[in-house]
Amino acid sequence: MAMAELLTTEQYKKLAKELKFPSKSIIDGAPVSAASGRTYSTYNPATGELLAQLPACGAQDVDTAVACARSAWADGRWAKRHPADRKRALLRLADLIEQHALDLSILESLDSGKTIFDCQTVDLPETVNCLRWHAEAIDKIYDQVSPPSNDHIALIVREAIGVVGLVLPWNFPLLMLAWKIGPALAAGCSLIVKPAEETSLTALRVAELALEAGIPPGILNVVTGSGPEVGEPIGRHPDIDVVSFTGSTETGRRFLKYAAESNLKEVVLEMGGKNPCIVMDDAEDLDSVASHVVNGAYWNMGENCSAISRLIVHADVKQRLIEKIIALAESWHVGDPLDPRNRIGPLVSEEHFGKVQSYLGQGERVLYGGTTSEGRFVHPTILELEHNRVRPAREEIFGPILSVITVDSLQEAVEVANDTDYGLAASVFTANGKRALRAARSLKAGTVTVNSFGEGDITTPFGGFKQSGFGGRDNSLHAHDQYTQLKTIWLDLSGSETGEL
Ligand SMILES: NC(=O)C1=CN([C@@H]2O[C@H](COP(=O)(O)OP(=O)(O)OC[C@H]3O[C@@H](n4cnc5c(N)ncnc54)[C@H](OP(=O)(O)O)[C@@H]3O)[C@@H](O)[C@H]2O)C=CC1
Ligand SMILES: CCCCCC/C=C/C(=O)O
Repeated sequence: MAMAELLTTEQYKKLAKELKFPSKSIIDGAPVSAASGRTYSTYNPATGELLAQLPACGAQDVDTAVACARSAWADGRWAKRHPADRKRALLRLADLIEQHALDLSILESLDSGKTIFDCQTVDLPETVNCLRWHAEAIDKIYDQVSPPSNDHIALIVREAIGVVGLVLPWNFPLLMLAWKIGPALAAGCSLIVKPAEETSLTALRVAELALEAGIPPGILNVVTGSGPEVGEPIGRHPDIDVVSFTGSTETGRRFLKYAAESNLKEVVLEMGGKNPCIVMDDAEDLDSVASHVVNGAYWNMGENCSAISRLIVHADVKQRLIEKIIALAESWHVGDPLDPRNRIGPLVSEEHFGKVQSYLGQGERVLYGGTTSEGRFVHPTILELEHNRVRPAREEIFGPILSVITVDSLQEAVEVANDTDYGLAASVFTANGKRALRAARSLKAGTVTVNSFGEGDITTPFGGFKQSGFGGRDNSLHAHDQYTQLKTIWLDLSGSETGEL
């Protein structure tokens, strides 16, 4: 997809004034209020300005959405459509999102505090790419045939699972929506989406575009409201077949409990990280290493489950590397997210700002930054830690704070890297190919990058080990496993003793 054309702040602000903000949930193809009539306010994290009042839905609204999704599933209005038809509709949705990319980027930036630069150059293009990729897969996935005996043949087929609950985080509202709805719609499921309360606007807009694209009513339902009031009823609903969740490990754990206490629905959890980046003394091109570290640590304000949060660096290169990181971080301007020169916007909420701030001023040596500015802005920060047992090394901060831990060998580096409850992503920089591969194989993480840091790609599975992940993967064809189940169909070929047909 071509690089989006960036405008001036004044142009973005003018367009923002003309935007129409969604104000209803979407159930069965129609805009609806909460059954209780209650609403909540959603604000622009950069200015505190009120953006919209949205329905504060609850269990009754979840019941309605599930009943609609179930009846849409039962009559086959989406699941039983010809695969080529489903593919066309999903491609059309991707096209419509692309046509509305500028408006959606502004809406996303206003709602979440993400910079317009990131929204236009990453979130929107990747959202479109993700939906197209899964749409294209619809008529290219084949089932299997197994040879259990000479007298039998068995078909191993994948069937769409049915009604799906998708509970989303606030850090990549559109992109995480796409990561979940792309494969779920491709599989033919009916969906109930619960966006994060703070960042629901773009999901609602996408649900409107889905109807325009020809995805039938009742297939993509979006129910707004809080975690306890909408998320929990989804988790506990007896007529939902699978929940796919992205968010904190603490909330992910709750979904396992909800499932255990209800219908044992399948649960897929994509949760936090405390991602190590190992840099050895023989790492080539420290300028490039520094650039990967800065991107990995500060992109999206560090509000990223796969952000680099622990730099585990060999003593012999530490000083030089830190100097280069600081020089690059200087160009990560902090401020108005609608200014396309800025790379760091505000944190998403007052509560989250408070959490991130709580890691500053706690006695760790500040090598860079450590400051905040009015309006929930945290400046790119580097903390030097004496060891891996202190709070900033153990807890997911989810802000632009990089912790540095010094080591003397690759062995020690891998031990420190693995000394965490999380296991989402890791990276290792060394010129020695064999050692790099050995380290990659020893690192307990769902994704390991060697001599680079990458967020992955639609073609590669994304998910974690240990308390970072459970039950499945987003992205790639493996994502379809979340929304399908395997069925074996045996065919009897016996009957001829002589071998005659
Ligand atoms: N892995 C990741 O990508 C993410 C990790 N995080 C981590 O989690 C921390 C806290 O962020 P937070 O927003 O609270 O993350 P949560 O995990 O609480 O939120 C993720 C989603 O779960 C919903 N939810 C919250 N509580 C419940 C519940 N009791 N039952 C069912 N659903 C629920 C939320 O709803 P709502 O917010 O509307 O109440 C939201 O839609 C962050 O600081 C960060 O460390 C956060 C976001 C993404
Ligand atoms: C272009 C890829 C962006 C990947 C962002 C992944 C973040 C996931 C999360 O925080 O859950």
